[in-house]
Amino acid sequence: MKVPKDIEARRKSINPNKSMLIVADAGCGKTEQMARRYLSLLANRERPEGIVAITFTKKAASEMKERIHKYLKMGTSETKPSENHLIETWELAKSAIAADYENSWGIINNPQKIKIQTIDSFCIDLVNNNILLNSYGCQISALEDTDKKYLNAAKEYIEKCEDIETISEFVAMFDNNTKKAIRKISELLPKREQFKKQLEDIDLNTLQENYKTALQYELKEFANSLGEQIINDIKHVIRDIFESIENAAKTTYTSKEVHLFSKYNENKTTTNLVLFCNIIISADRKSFRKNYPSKLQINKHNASLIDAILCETELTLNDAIRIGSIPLEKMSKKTSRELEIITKVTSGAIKELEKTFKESLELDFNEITLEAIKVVQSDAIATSHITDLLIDEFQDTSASHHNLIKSILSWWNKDENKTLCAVGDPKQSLYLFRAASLGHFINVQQNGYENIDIETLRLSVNFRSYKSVIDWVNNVFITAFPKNDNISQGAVKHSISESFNTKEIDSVSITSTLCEGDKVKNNKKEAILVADKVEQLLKDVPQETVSILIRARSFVKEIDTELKKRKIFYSGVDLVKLNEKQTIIDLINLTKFIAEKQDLISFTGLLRAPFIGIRQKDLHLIIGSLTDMTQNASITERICDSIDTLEISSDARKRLNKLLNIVNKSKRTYGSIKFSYYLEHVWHELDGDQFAGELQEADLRAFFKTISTCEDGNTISDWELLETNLDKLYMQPDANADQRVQIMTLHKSKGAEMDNVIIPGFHKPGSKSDSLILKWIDHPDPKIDSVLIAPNVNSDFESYKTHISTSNRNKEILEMVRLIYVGATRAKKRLCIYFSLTEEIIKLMSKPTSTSMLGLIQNEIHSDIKIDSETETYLNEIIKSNESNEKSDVNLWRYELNEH
Ligand SMILES: Nc1ncnc2c1ncn2[C@@H]1O[C@H](COP(=O)(O)OP(=O)(O)OP(=O)(O)O)[C@@H](O)[C@H]1O
Repeated sequence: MKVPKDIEARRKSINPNKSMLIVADAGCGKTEQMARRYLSLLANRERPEGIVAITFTKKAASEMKERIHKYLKMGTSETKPSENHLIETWELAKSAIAADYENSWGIINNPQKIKIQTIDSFCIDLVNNNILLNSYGCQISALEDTDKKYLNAAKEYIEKCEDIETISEFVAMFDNNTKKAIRKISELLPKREQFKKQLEDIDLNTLQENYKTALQYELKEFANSLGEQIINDIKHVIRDIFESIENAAKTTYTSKEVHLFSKYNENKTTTNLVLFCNIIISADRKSFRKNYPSKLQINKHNASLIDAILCETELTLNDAIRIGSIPLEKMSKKTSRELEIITKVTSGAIKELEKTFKESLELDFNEITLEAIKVVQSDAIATSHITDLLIDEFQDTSASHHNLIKSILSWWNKDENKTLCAVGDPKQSLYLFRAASLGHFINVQQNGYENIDIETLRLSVNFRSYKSVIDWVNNVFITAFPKNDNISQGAVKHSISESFNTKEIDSVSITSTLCEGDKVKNNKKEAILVADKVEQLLKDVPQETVSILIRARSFVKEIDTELKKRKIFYSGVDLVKLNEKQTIIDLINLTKFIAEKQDLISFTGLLRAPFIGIRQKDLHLIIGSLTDMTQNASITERICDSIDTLEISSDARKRLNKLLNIVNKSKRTYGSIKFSYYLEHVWHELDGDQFAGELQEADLRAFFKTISTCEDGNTISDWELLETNLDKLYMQPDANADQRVQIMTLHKSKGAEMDNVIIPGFHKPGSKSDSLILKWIDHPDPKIDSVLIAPNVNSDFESYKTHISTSNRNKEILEMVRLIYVGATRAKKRLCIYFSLTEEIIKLMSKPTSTSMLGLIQNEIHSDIKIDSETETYLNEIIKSNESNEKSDVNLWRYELNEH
């Protein structure tokens, strides 16, 4: 029997008496290993309820539950399973079943004894099972409509706050648009746990001190990675530049340069590091490490010293930008004031929100987690029932979750037979937007926990993919991932996986195509190639699954059209936005009309809707008559006034009168109840539901529910909010789809596996960071108990904001590389990557956008790229014309493309 090379670690990982952190690469069977450990614990514990397994999604929890249930059933049989790897699982299950009989648990018929739950439901249980310890003295429940609650809290605070000066200054930041100001504050509320601690008793001096400590920490971490010799060399380079600036006429340098280098201090290593990074990034960014501005007078000696430092440290451009952006001075008065105002208002809104939680006893999950931490910390009794904790997807735990786990462990002592087993793959951490903190994971990996002995085990044998896929992944990610782990940046290096499956086929293909014109965003040609590939795979290997993994949903449209042309009906979740569907567009137009939003364009759209059906000629006459009339009256009033005199067809008049009658009648009946009822009633009366097309009942329910979140009396309270909320809705999946073919986002593909994976749109730039009015960085190291925070309300260049943005952007870029890793490692057999180039990009010889997947791993994959004949011809032409012009500065990667 073939045994995986990491068998020793696998055996250790089921030891019921030891705590461990299992760091396992993709496809190494984490779920299987967790299930085995669970069985092993069952066989050795007195109560199954003491073993608590925590996952991050409901889907993962139910899959794990199902798997354990299946194995326990398998354990009741005396027949050995036929698959080799299940024999050990079967043996463990048999021991668990023996313990079950012995203790009369009846676990197979009482699956509720198997405690596998999401972290959120684990927290609810902690709060609700300890009402004497929680702040509410009773049971609480999870809030469903969180957005509405956030908005109401922000609104309530801003409208009722007695500190008029602060509020007016705050609203003035948004051009006195109160609705916008309210929305901006409400956007911060779901993330409050990440910075709330910093807002308590905000005092700018303390804040400055916190900044200093945190930035010094970051710089020291960087300095420690360099070594003394390099630090010395850096000092010399900086001193020379400083002296040349000192001695030169002041007009030679910009005031920014003079100002920056005036900070030089022989004894301040950290300051000099910041200056050094500024020199590096002052070089032309496209040719990083070359072409320093001549006025900096970097002599040959210093230039080669810099080169040597860069080679030795392997400092990346992104690191240099981040370190170079660390502010060396205090926050400006203007920024401090903005920060003070925003933090005051945010604190007020948070208090208001907490008040509503108390009144309604409905809490959002942030609050539930914080409450669970309080409960756990207040008394050992709250968690004394837990003998063993198993935590899946440990790389996605947030700072609060880590705090919760630490609080539980704080009651444990080393002599007790209690265990923790956390399993995760740091290379698959994808939840920055949900505050996942990879830094905390690395911290546990490096420093463990105080109260328990925890061993780190590594699983490296991949059972999922063919050897050829794994070899490709190893080759690419060994350099695409950072060289070293870094706690504050949440950076992890690659770890080499070994393949269990020795099959090698031509597994990986990377195909580029040339776009027509400049439409790189929606390249039809690429969609055709993708659909052709799917069709071919379905024909060649009909028993295999094919998944198209997309980074953004905006790419689905073209692929969807091409697949449907080939009669391939795929399954997919959360792909097509509801507000792009004509039925919903018509419904939005109807909403605007009956809420009397004076919007002629949407009224025109409404008249064209199939349930109204006014023809083009009549439409012109109707709309023409409206544009001529006074703007003071509403569209309804204007139409009512003019309808009899309009020279439209009798059919159009009949249809228009029907609309007006139904709207007026329904308003009398339903307008006083709820706008969403009124709207729905009008739509039904107009027979709108007869034209719902491909929409399902659930899609329509989602639409009307969203309307109800933004209604106020018989109108809509905030149109912008309605637009934002509607934009979050997706169509329900097609129930009759071919289950072999799927389209899903790369994020959603986590945890899944498919025979063939196609990743299109590799050239597409990543999404922009959000526009929250505060920016912050959380430091995972407990020694730095602070959060850096800065205002983000205007487009000014501001050093603190810039540093935080740069730092966060760096984390996002690291996560984007991890996203590619996740996508690539889903493939069992084949991985097909597609990207597009425009003629314009080739002509300008520009590099692919650095936030595109292509830009992120371009160096690693260029030798695998196949270009189509059209691109090849085009490239050759460009290169020829460049050679004849003797302008041979063609981007290197294109030459290599051509050579291939
Ligand atoms: N011990 C084992 N021997 C053979 N095959 C295994 C073993 N454990 C798991 N597998 C198989 O390997 C594949 C990958 O397993 P699984 O999905 O649990 O990995 P994973 O570590 O959770 O992957 P990822 O992190 O990429 O989602 C599955 O098809 C599973 O059935």
